[in-house]
Amino acid sequence: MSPPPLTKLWQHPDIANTNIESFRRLANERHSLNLRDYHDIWKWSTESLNAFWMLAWEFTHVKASVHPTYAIAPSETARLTPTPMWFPEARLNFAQNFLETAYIQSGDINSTILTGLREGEGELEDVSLYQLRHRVGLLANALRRSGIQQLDRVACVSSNSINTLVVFLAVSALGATFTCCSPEMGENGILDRFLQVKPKILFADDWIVYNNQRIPCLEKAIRLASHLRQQAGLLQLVIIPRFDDEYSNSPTDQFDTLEAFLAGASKSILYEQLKFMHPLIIVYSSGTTGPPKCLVHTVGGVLMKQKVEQILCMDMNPSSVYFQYTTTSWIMYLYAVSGLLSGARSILYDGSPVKPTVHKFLKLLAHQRVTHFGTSAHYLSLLEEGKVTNKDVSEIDSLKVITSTGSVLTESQYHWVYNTFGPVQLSSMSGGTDIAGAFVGGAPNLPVYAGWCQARTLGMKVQIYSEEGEAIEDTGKAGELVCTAPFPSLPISFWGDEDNKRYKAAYFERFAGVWHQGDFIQMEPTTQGIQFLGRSDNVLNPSGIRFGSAEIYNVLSVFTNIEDSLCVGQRRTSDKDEQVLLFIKMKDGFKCDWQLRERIKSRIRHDLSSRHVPKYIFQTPEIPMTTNGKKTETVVRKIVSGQKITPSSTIINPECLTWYEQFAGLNSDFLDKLFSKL
Ligand SMILES: CC(=O)CC(=O)SCCNC(=O)CCNC(=O)[C@H](O)C(C)(C)COP(=O)(O)OP(=O)(O)OC[C@H]1O[C@@H](n2cnc3c(N)ncnc32)[C@H](O)[C@@H]1OP(=O)(O)O
Repeated sequence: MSPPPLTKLWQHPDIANTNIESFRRLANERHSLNLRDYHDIWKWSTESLNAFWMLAWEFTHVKASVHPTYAIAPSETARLTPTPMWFPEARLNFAQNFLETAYIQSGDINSTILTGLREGEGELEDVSLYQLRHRVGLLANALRRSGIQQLDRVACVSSNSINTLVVFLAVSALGATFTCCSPEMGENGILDRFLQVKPKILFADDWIVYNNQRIPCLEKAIRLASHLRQQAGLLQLVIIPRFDDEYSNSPTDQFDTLEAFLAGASKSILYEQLKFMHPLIIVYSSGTTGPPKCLVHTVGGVLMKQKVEQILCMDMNPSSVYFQYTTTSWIMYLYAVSGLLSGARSILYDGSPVKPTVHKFLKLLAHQRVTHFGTSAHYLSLLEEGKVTNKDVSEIDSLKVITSTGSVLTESQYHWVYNTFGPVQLSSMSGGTDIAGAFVGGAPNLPVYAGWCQARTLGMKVQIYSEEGEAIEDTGKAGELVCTAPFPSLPISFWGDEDNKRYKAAYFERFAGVWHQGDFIQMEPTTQGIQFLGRSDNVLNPSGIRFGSAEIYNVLSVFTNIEDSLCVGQRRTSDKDEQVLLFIKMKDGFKCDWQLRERIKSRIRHDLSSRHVPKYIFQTPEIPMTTNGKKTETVVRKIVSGQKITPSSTIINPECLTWYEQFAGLNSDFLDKLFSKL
């Protein structure tokens, strides 16, 4: 059968004037090459690693006190683990690149480079580069006064606000390591992360603003700090006030306010000059076993990855206005703040993007003259369900690029976006926390075809492997997303992971020495576009929020009547999104009734977050197990998603799998009925 025809939806109206075309011409000139199009640049970028990354360094104006003469030694280009040494000679600072590149690019220290917005309130504050530098300088000096040094960890439980960015930049100016959880995350979820990395100072918001509500979180911050003081050597809690409130607790007893913490500090900034691979940030990812993994990303890795993506893949420049919707827990946070690296104005938004109404939120985009809007497939589907039409977005006439991530953007959504928003570059991108960026995303000098991500990202040697580890991308067949060459934003390690055992097991065991992402994809042989078909591992991903079942099992351990449980994602065919099903096996003589289900849900909401609550909880007679005592999530995930499977001989109780078949391909209404019977 021949493949369905491709529908071309967009092509850049002025390719010659894009950043990527300037880069192509420079590469040809500098290296006597004949790169003709995106595919040639991509091939060169993944085969001539040293030449590509050196040119990217120059083209994106990296600020450094010591510039490198090479990016990677020839002997290091063939391995991904242990992480190869990138730009070993360079000395630089992350905050300095943020605060000075914007100036180099725009030439105006007084123009606005950051805008803070909050749900329901519109514009809160505009900040110029001059003001941002002062705020970062003050905080960096206050941190230094509190004893913070290189490699100390400083944590935030705070929203996507200008204050959070100021903490991030101040910490990185000192060469300390930043880490952050979004404030809606439950206490236990935050402690599972921060108890591992042992921050010396904790900054926390006192209020959350979400869904038309103000939710207090000062008491939560105080409790978190108390645990961290006792168990992880925390020295100080600093509260970031979100409103002009009086505090009922006395600041001196339990916390400092940001104002008190800053009092008397100097504004001048000293940027520590650091190695490229100096730790910058710790981000988290959870799996099917063990505590959350603490991925350590580097100063230079994050910087180069974001610069290449924002300047070359998204064609951003000082006239751009970038608005990436995100929380501070997602890796998209790095994108949201990195607009400054191209001299663009970044908009930091705090709250729900569907409140007070979808239409009011869209008006913000128009009012702010946004040129680059980063969102998710789930959000775009909410707009579609909300019957948003091209009339509703006609005022957003500055828009040039929409990026979508989190989950699969369906072919019909591509059509909907073009019918509604008109001619924009629609980049469906995918990568992750693991690599501080994208494997697959946008290419301004390639067309957009319905249902297909445009291209593999520059510098990322993405291939598709069959079960047997054979490269099959040119055949059009589906297989595992792997990356077979090193890139600068490889994490250096998991924090506290001796001998890198967990790190290696997470990415390099499935295919020896090759990065295995856990996504099932296929490539269109003529356009080299990529389609994501779903997760190939058991990471849960409802509405684009990724987390691991281990976090759910951990919460359930307090319920003494539960013998065991199994948590899997069920893929819906209707919108290619997934819903989380939790199967509970009760101890003899106990039943999983309504009350218990509600208690489980509320405990998960409290310990982790509302976003972790499974859609359905069912009592199961038996959980399939392997001979070495592991629950077989993969098999059940496939069965409930309607796939036919042949149980492997390692499952000790394969007969119990038939019970799970009743959930296959059932729509929500049917599940609701079934659910009410159980
Ligand atoms: C390159 C890469 O590959 C990188 C990545 O993918 S990074 C991951 C990117 N992920 C995404 O972009 C996720 C996309 N999804 C979304 O942004 C959101 O689902 C959405 C904004 C589209 C819709 O949000 P929503 O309407 O709040 O729904 P949802 O997210 O399902 O929230 C679930 C619950 O959490 C609550 N919640 C969410 N955020 C909250 C917050 N900040 N404070 C308090 N409560 C919150 C909601 O109120 C809701 O609670 P109830 O169930 O009690 O009503």
